[in-house]
Parts: sequence; structure tokens; C-alpha cells
Amino acid sequence: MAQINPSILSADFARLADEARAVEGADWLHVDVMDNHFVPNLTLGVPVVESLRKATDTPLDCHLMIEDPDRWAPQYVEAGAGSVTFHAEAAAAPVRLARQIRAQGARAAMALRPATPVEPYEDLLPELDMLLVMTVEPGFGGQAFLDVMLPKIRRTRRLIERHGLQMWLQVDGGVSAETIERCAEAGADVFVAGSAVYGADDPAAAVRSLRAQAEETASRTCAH
Ligand SMILES: O=C(CO)[C@@H](O)[C@H](O)COP(=O)(O)O
Ligand SMILES: [Fe+2]
Repeated sequence: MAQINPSILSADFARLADEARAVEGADWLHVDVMDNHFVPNLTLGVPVVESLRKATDTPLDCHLMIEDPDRWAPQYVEAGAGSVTFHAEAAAAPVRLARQIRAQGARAAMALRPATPVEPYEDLLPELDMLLVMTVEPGFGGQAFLDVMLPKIRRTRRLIERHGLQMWLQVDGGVSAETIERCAEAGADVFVAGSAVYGADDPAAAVRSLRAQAEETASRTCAH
């Protein structure tokens, strides 16, 4: 079952509550946290996640593009995130951190920048509920999808299957009506979409349409 997670990064930050409610029906709301150190951009932090939690019933998928996630990620679970994604490149102790997030009752996920291979993390996969393969260089919305990431998505799906895991495989960056089918064919099942959703006249309809496209692709391919 394909999941569509609109990225609040492409929303109007002065109207975040309304923008969160505009995509009710989405599986998760994707919240991009950037600290201007791990990536060259600054967005929002724990207090905004606490407020978003109260503003919508859609569960929050927090993507932490920050240094020292070992210290900060637990605070995002406390703030109400249902899923917390830390970057492999930033975590000092990814297994301990994933266990901590799960022990607090949230889903634990790990993200890989485009140049980070999945293979060194093969043995960690059972500790995770989701792996995020970035399909742009993290930091900004509205960038062009990196086709060169498709083989990594395929290899990740094969590893998940080889280990018999139930974990989700998320893609994030440049996902749109033009690119989602390639991602679904390669084996992704959770799709973050920022500009493709919030740039549409009807964001909720854009979510439904992307989900239908991904599901149709998944049902006619045997990738997973
Ligand atoms: O994490 C990020 C960017 O670093 C993403 O979540 C973007 O916000 C996705 O935006 P689009 O590429 O879909 O416009
Ligand atoms: Fe993101």
C-alpha cells in the first residue's frame, strides 16, 4: 500500500495549521527539520512540532537534517512525532538511537544522502522501521529528482526482501507525477512530495492522485 507524505517545507509557514489541515487524508505529514549545519538551510524545531501535533490528526513524520540527532531526536518524539528519521551521516550511535526512538513509542527511520551507500548499513536494517533514500541533496524543496538514485532504491528493496523485513522504503526529493512511477517501480513504498502537493491548486487531490499512480505502478510491477 503506497503512502504519500506531503512535505510541509513547501507550505506557507505563516499558515502552518491551515496548510497541515489542507492535506488531511495524507498518510503522514512530513516535517523537515534543518539546523543550518548539517544542511545549509534553517527551518523549524521542537516547539513548532508540538504545535503541529495539536493542529492536525495526521501523524507527523519528522525528517531531521541536523547534527547530533542522538541528542535531539528523542525530543521530537516527546513533541508528538510518530516517526523520526535521523541521517546516517550525522548519528554517532545509530543502533542505540533507533532503539531509543522505538522505546519511546515512535517509528525509527534512517536517511541516506545521495552519496551514502546502503550496503554498510545492511546489518542495521532490522533496527529500523523505515529507510529513507534521498533523491535530492537534502536542504531545499523544489529540486530536480536525481534519477541516478534509482539503482540504490532497487538495491535497498532487495536487501529488505533478502532479510525478510517489513520495513518501509521512503523516497524524498523531486517526487511528482512525472517521477513517482519510477520510484514505485524501483521498490519505494512511501513517497514524500513537497512542491508537487503544495504547489497544486488542490493539495488533497494531488495526494490522492499521486497515491493512485504509485499503487497502480506497484500492482503492475513485481518489484515488491
Ligand atoms: O527533505 C527534503 C529536502 O531536503 C524534502 O522533504 C523536500 O521538502 C521535498 O520537497 P520536493 O522536492 O518534493 O519539492
Ligand atoms: Fe524531507
